[in-house]
Amino acid sequence: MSKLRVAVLGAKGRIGSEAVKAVEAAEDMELVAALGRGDSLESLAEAGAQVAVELTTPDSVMDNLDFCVRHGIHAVVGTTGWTEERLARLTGWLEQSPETGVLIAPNFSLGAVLTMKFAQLAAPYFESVEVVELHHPNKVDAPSGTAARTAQLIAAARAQAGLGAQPDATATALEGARGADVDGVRVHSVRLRGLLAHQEVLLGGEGETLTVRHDSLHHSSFMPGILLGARRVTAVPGLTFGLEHFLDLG
Ligand SMILES: NC(=O)C1=CN([C@@H]2O[C@H](COP(=O)(O)OP(=O)(O)OC[C@H]3O[C@@H](n4cnc5c(N)ncnc54)[C@H](O)[C@@H]3O)[C@@H](O)[C@H]2O)C=CC1
Ligand SMILES: O=C(O)C1=N[C@H](C(=O)O)C[C@H](O)C1
Repeated sequence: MSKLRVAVLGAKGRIGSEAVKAVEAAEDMELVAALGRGDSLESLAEAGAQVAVELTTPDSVMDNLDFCVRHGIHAVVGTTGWTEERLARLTGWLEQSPETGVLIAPNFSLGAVLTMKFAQLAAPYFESVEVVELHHPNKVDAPSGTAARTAQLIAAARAQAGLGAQPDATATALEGARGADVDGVRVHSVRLRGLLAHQEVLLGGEGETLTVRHDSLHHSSFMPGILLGARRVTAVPGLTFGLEHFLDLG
C-alpha cells in the first residue's frame, strides 16, 4: 500500500518539530516536505504532498491554506487565531475546490477534546462557569484557541438550555481583572515559565462546584490527534472544525 505523502509547515517550531518526528515514525506516512518561515510553498506541490500539517502562526496560516486549497492539498491545522471572518474566507476557498478537506483542531490532545465535551455536557446544570487556561510564556495569542472554543461550546449549551446571564455583582474592576468575555463566558489566561498547556473549567451551582482540568505535559500529547487527522482528512471534503468529529464524539 502506498504511503500518505505528508508535509509539515512550521517544521522548526515547538509543535512542528515534534510533528516532523511523528510523521517520520509513522509507518503509513512519508514526510515529503518540512517548511519553515520563508520557504517556498511551491515545494509542497513539487513534492506531491497530499496532506499539509499546518502548525505556524496566526499571521501565516491563511496564506498557507489559500495555497493548499488552490492546489488540492488537504490540510490539518493546529494554528490558532480563528475568527468568523477567517472561517468564512476559508469556506469560500473550499467551495472552489470541493474535493479538498481541511481539519482545524483547536486542540489535538484527546484529554483536551474530552475536557471540551465534558464542559459542554455539564454547562446546562450550573449557574456559573469560568475558564482558566495556563500556558508557557512564549505563546503569542490569548486566550488560547482551546479556551475560546471551550467557552463558545459552553455558551451555546447554556443558550440551548435557556440559561440567562451569569451571576456577577462586580461594579468596579481593574481592566482585565475579570478576564476576557467570550460569548458571555469569562476566560482567564495565565502565562507561566514551566507550564506547557493546561486548562480548567470551573462550574458552580448552589452549594457545589465542579472542576474539569486537563494538562498537556509534553508536545507528544498532540501527536496521535495530528496523525489521526492526517489519515482521516483526505476522505472528508470541506471544513471540519474540531477533532471530536473524527473521534465520533461530534
Ligand atoms: N491545536 C493544537 O493542539 C496545538 C496548537 N498549537 C498552535 O500551533 C501554533 C504554533 O505553536 P508553536 O509551535 O508553539 O509556535 P512556534 O512559534 O514555536 O512555531 C511556529 C513556527 O512556524 C514558523 N512559521 C511562521 N510562519 C511560517 C510560514 N509561513 N511557513 C512555515 N513556517 C512558518 C515559525 O518560524 C516557527 O518556527 C500556535 O498557533 C499554537 O497555538 C500548539 C500546540 C498544540
Ligand atoms: O500554543 C500552544 O502551546 C497551544 N496552543 C493551542 C491553543 O491555543 O489552544 C493548543 C494548546 O493549548 C497548546
